[in-house]
Amino acid sequence: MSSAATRPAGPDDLWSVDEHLDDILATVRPLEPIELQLLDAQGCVLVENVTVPVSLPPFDNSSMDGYAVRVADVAGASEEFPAVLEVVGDVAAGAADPVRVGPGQAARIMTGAPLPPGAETVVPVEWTDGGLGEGPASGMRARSLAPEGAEGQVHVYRPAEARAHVRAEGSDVRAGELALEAGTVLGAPQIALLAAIGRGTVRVRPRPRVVVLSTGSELVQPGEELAPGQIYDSNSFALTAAARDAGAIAYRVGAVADDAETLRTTIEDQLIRADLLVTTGGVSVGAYDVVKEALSSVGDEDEAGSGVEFRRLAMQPGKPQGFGTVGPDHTPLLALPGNPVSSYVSFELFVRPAIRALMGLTGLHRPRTRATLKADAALRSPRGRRQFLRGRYADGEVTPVGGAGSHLIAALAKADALIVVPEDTESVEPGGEVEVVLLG
Ligand SMILES: Nc1nc2c(c(=O)[nH]1)N[C@H]1C(S)=C(S)[C@@H](COP(=O)(O)OP(=O)(O)OC[C@H]3O[C@@H](n4cnc5c(N)ncnc54)[C@H](O)[C@@H]3O)O[C@H]1N2
Ligand code: MOO
Repeated sequence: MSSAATRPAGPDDLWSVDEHLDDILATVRPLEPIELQLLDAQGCVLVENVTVPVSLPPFDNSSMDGYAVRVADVAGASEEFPAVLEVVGDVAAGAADPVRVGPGQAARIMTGAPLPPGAETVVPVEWTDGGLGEGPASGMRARSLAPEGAEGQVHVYRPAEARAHVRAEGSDVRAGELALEAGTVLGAPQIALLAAIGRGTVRVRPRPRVVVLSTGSELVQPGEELAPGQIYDSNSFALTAAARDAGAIAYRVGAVADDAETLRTTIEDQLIRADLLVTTGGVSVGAYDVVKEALSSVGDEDEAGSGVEFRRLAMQPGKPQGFGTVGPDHTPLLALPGNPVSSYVSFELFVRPAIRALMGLTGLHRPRTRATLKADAALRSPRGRRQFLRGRYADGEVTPVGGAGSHLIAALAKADALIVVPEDTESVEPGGEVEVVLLG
């Protein structure tokens, strides 16, 4: 971090949402590339140009189950006057040394099997009697039940052009061509191509390892009994899920009690597996808000550039925030407020882009759109704060769900969008236009 030193400081000095985000993104660097197995590279950004080592398909092959024949042998064939050919054998997918097809001959061929030498075209089995002598066939009989299908005679009822139903070598992609460009995000279709050209591993930026830990002595793990005054820890679950959704490998650490020394040692223990740390709670002004206290001296505090700075943002929810780096590797840490909606909204606005920046992605942000406010009453927003209200978006309209309270988890669970009310806007009338962040 941080641009803090260059900012004017004062007791009422609030950071804007954009300044805080810029500070985070100026600090977070894409992770170093590594070689990963294909499936481990899913969702990652490729950092090499991948060229095709062997053409696809690697050899001419049939696109149908049928008979490989010579064009002249089936010219003019019809149901009334079928071409009658001698079946010289089967060519199954994977055949290394397929039988030769001579004049007046046919080889029974399966989809994906190499076009045998001598053959010029393929007639689908439905254009033949399948060797059964009973008129047009609907398919072949299983080899295990009728091995004689690989010999005898076949009646062909239709002619075929040269190379009909033949997938030519290299018709998909040719050896030496660029298969995928550096910068490509590897989804299922790209992984299909890499596998098809025989790549077992690829060089990518890895998924960041994100450690999520919540703080608060009142927190109880879901599934256990609540004692008086206690609540269930929802933040660490929400943010771990959100981190996975953003593309990270996320580790949830059970809630840490409000004790600075415990929190400090817990964070130090977690540094080994963290590319990014996220804490929730303990960042406001209460006597038990220990995150600030603990984070002033995590790891090597003497290292230049280390340290977490706590600041207040001109936003609602999410006013109190901490950001900086900790430990010998200057691991970025975002300290989010404890209120559940505040922590989730903060995650969406700040942690998600940071995760995607670590991955080397270019699209860091959720899509946004303009929408018409569908509501019974005007929305109110405090002057000077950018407000993020929860809403449901459909067909160009957004409907608020729940109120502005940052404890309203049930309303959050119904929302699929954040309604953005800018700093200079104190109310939005029904029918007015607002910006919405689509949560996907
Ligand atoms: N005097 C002031 N009080 C508060 C201010 C302020 O400016 N002056 N800011 C308020 C705002 S805004 C927020 S946001 C919160 C932030 O507080 P902390 O980050 O210190 O969070 P906690 O006090 O630990 O908890 C707040 C709230 O959230 C509940 N919580 C915390 N962690 C979890 C969790 N993992 N799962 C579910 N719920 C959690 C906690 O029980 C509290 O109810 O400060 C305001 N106060
Ligand atoms: O600004 Mo705090 O984050 O509501 O509720």
